[in-house]
Amino acid sequence: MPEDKRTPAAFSPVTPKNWPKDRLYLRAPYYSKSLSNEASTAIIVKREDVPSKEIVRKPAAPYKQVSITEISSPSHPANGQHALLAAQHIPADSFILPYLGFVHHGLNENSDHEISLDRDVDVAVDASKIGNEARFINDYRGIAERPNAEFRDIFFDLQDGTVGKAIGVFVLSAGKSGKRAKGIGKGQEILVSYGKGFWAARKQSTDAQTGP
Ligand SMILES: C[S@@+](CC[C@H](N)C(=O)[O-])C[C@H]1O[C@@H](n2cnc3c(N)ncnc32)[C@H](O)[C@@H]1O
Repeated sequence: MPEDKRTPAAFSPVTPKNWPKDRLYLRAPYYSKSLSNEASTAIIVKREDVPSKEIVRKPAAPYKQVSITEISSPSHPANGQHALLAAQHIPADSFILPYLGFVHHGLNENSDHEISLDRDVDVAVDASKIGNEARFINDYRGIAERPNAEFRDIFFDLQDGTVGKAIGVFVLSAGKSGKRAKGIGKGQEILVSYGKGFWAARKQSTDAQTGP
C-alpha cells in the first residue's frame, strides 16, 4: 500500500460487488508524492486549460455498467481468477470506466496491473494494490477472437479545480464495415489487448525460471 496521499478523497467507502477485501477501491487516481514537478505539470492540469472539445470525466464509482465476476469455466485461460463483464448493453465507441490506480514514476515490471500513462515523463498507473473495476479486465487471447474494448487517453476531474490525464476503457468503435456496431452485450466479458509485449515478458520470465 503506497504511503503518499496526494489525493485524500481518492478512496471510496462504497465498493462494487465482489471487490476483494485485501485491495483498496479508488474513485479517483492516487498520485505518488514522489512525482517530479515536471511529471505533475504534465499530467495534472488546471480545469480551464483543458481544451473545450475534450470531455472531462467525473468520478462515478462504483460503475453500474460493469460487474466483477469470478471465472469458473475450465476452458477460460484465467479460470479461478476474476473477469469484468458488461452488466448492461454498452454501445460501440462509448466510455466504460477509467483505469484507476497508483500513479507513479517508472514501470513496475513485476505488476500484472501496470499501464503506462505518459512515457515522456515516465509515469505509469499500477492497480495491483489499489484500483477500481478496470483492474479485472482480461486480455482477449484464448478467450475471444478479438478484443471488444481498448484503452484511450481521457481527462479525469480531480474535483479541486484540476484535471488529471488518465487512461479510460472504451468499447471499440463500430469499424469501417460496421462489424462491431453492436457494442458489448449484457453479460459479455470486457476484453482488451494487453499487447504482445505483456505476454513476451511473462514467457521470458517463465523460461528463465524453468531453465533449459
Ligand atoms: C490485469 S489482471 C486481469 C484480472 C485478473 N484475471 C484478476 O482476476 O486479477 C492480468 C492477469 O490476468 C490473467 N489474464 C488476463 N488475461 C488472460 C488471458 N487471456 N489468458 C490467461 N490469463 C489471463 C493473467 O494472470 C494476467 O497476469
